[in-house]
Amino acid sequence: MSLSSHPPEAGGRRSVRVELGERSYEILIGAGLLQGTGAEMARRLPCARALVVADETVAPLHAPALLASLERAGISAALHQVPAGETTKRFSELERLVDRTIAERLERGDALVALGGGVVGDLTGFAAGVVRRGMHLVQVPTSLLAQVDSSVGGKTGINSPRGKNLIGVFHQPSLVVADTAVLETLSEREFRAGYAEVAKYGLIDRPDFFGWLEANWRAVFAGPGRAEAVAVSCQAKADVVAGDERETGARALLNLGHTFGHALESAAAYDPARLVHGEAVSIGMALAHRFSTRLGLCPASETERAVRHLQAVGLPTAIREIPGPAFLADELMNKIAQDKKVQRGSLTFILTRGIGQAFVARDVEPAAVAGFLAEEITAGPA
Ligand SMILES: NC(=O)c1ccc[n+]([C@@H]2O[C@H](COP(=O)([O-])OP(=O)(O)OC[C@H]3O[C@@H](n4cnc5c(N)ncnc54)[C@H](O)[C@@H]3O)[C@@H](O)[C@H]2O)c1
Ligand SMILES: O=C(O)C(=O)C[C@@H](O)[C@H](O)[C@H](O)COP(=O)(O)O
Ligand SMILES: [Zn+2]
Repeated sequence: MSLSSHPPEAGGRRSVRVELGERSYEILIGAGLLQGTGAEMARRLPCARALVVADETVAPLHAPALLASLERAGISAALHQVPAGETTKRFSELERLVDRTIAERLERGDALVALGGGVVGDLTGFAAGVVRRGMHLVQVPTSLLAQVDSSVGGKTGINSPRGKNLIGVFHQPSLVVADTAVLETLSEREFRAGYAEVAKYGLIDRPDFFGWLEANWRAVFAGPGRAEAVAVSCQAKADVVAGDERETGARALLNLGHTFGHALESAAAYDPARLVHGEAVSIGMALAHRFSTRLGLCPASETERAVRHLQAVGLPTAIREIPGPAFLADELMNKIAQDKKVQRGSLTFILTRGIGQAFVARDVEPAAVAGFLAEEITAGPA
């Protein structure tokens, strides 16, 4: 079951390097790595002290092992806890974390350590990017989504009531430690949501990976295929980020499904009872495929194949599957107008010509998007 160019080293660990000149870093992937995080940090960073950030769910499960590992490595560490959930990506939590970091007298050479999913990673990364104009950041991702996507690439930030991720900075981590064993405590729903970002890499430009996922997704969910899926995903993201760190071009491809997805998340007020990020991305990717087919860009059979796989793993693929009040096309269009890919007021979408053939489409006609959304809301597949 091997597809990655990063087979396990002795001890079962894999590593992927993000090539960014003097800001290059390693992503370490494997079961049981949490306990060695302190030693890996001590080997690479000058830091004497660290502040570990975790949400209220992850902290009791995994912070003790991480704190013990830091202590063994001679790094003095404290724990900062935040509420779980997307609404933690807000100014008041950023302020609380920044204040704690300064109060603990962490120096520029010390580290903030994000132990958690993408919410903790994005919030902690933002704080690390701005306190003392940039401190070390170590990502210890604990959700599938964070291991394959958010811990890598240096996008950090919080949400605005007007839209998702509208406030933030690019700040690369110094190290990423993805312990696949910690995924054992993740809920099935969150694992599945994270899988949407795994499938995304296949849909963007890795058709072989998509085929592998179609054949092996059960092994990814059950365990034996996990490290392979994480390694291929991290390599896919590392390649894109190395080529376009600040999204002036090709990095926008990583936004497949996100223009629609972010609008849905924001319009749903980030209510996890309605949808979480990975589910929004799954619906967004299905919409991007159907919209591409409607525009005559993508054969219907390719769209059907993409949607069929997302449905096979149990992910939602239509707006009407989101519980709660109906969405309004106008409200979604207002959110889409705030998307960070908008240039001179024109909409940019990631569209596709087929599996693994996504492309950046500029100047997409707003009326075409609005009409498509109105149909998806009222008459789209349930
Ligand atoms: N910066 C980026 O490049 C990037 C990429 C993708 C997504 N994101 C962001 O990431 C966020 C979504 O991340 P997420 O899906 O990890 O959400 P999350 O951080 O909210 O984690 C999901 C849930 O799983 C719990 N959890 C995490 N790890 C666990 C574990 N090992 N055991 C038990 N529970 C665990 C958390 O407490 C939370 O309740 C969104 O805000 C999204 O915008 C950022
Ligand atoms: O790393 C990227 O670039 C991505 O687009 C990855 C996405 O999965 C992620 O959700 C990201 O936060 C979205 O970026 P945004 O710039 O649209 O906020
Ligand atoms: Zn995403």
